[in-house]
Amino acid sequence: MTESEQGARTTLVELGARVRAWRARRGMTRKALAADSGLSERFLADVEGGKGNVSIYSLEAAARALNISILELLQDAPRPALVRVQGLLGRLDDGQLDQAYMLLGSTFGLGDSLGREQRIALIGLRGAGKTTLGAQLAAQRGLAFVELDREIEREAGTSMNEILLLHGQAGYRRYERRALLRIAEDHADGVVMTTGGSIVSERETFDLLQSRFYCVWLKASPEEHMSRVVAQGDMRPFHTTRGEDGEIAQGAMGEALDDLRRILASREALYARADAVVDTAARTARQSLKDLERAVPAPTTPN
Ligand SMILES: Nc1ncnc2c1ncn2[C@@H]1O[C@H](COP(=O)(O)OP(=O)(O)OP(=O)(O)O)[C@@H](O)[C@H]1O
Ligand SMILES: O=C(O)C1=C[C@@H](O)[C@@H](O)[C@H](O)C1
Ligand SMILES: [Mg+2]
Repeated sequence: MTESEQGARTTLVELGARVRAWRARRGMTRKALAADSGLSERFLADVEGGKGNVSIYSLEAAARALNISILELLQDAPRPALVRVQGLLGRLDDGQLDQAYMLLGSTFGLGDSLGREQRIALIGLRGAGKTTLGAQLAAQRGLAFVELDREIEREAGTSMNEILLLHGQAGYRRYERRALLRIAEDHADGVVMTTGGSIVSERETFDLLQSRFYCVWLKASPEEHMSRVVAQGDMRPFHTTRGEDGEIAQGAMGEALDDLRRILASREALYARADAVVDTAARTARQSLKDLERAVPAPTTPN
């Protein structure tokens, strides 16, 4: 007998024992189980004796008649409490599952929230200084520095504009989710990551971000955000009217600033859910780097 044949034989014997045990627990005769499952008594006797192959269909029929899941028939020792928790988790949507995973992980000291304090994510509106300060913090700590938007593009194999064009917001969020999970996994020992300004607006994504990363909100005054963005020459996502020459039209700057204020106001409560806040207003980049160092958990010393 080959090793895999031997393994299958053991599985069938164990399965038979489990069917018998569950039947006894339920107080069902073999005849009753046959009637309820539509399987023959003879077949059930073979199953319980660990003989013959069992199809998924008949396993499902037996499990259903015993009022348990097929998994419980296959699991080593049925753990009623585990099955109860699985039943509860099965009723949650994906975002709630991420939350439950995080809660269970942090409550019992398990899971992916481990090492979270060494994975730093910078959040905030454009011009906050995420790239400038993030790269410097990473260099100081000898950690990798990644920009989530670039990682999303890598995940999708195309540019941000194309992702939105081809896959829409929902597709973009899917790639973002994958990128977040990959970065957290690839940098279990620590990383500094920047994020796009709108990441906080999608609850499931923000929950996922917070479950794996220590989030710092970099903020500035609306005027400073605006002047830093203007200096970089790219006004997204703030509304600006451009003239035929492509230049920002007269008076459009006020319009863009109003837009920025609206966006900031609508996100402020969300950004404030971060683990720490660093206000870069009226500070030099050098001063803000020091503020950021103080705001994040101390680096862990390697063993
Ligand atoms: N206190 C400060 N902290 C950080 N950056 C500052 C500060 N004061 C001025 N700056 C300047 O503001 C700009 C911030 O731009 P940066 O690209 O780092 O922002 P960002 O948050 O990454 O924006 P985006 O969302 O567009 O990627 C830089 O040119 C930086 O030199
Ligand atoms: O704050 C925002 O809504 C955005 C910020 C940029 O980083 C880009 O991600 C995009 O232009 C949207
Ligand atoms: Mg940036």
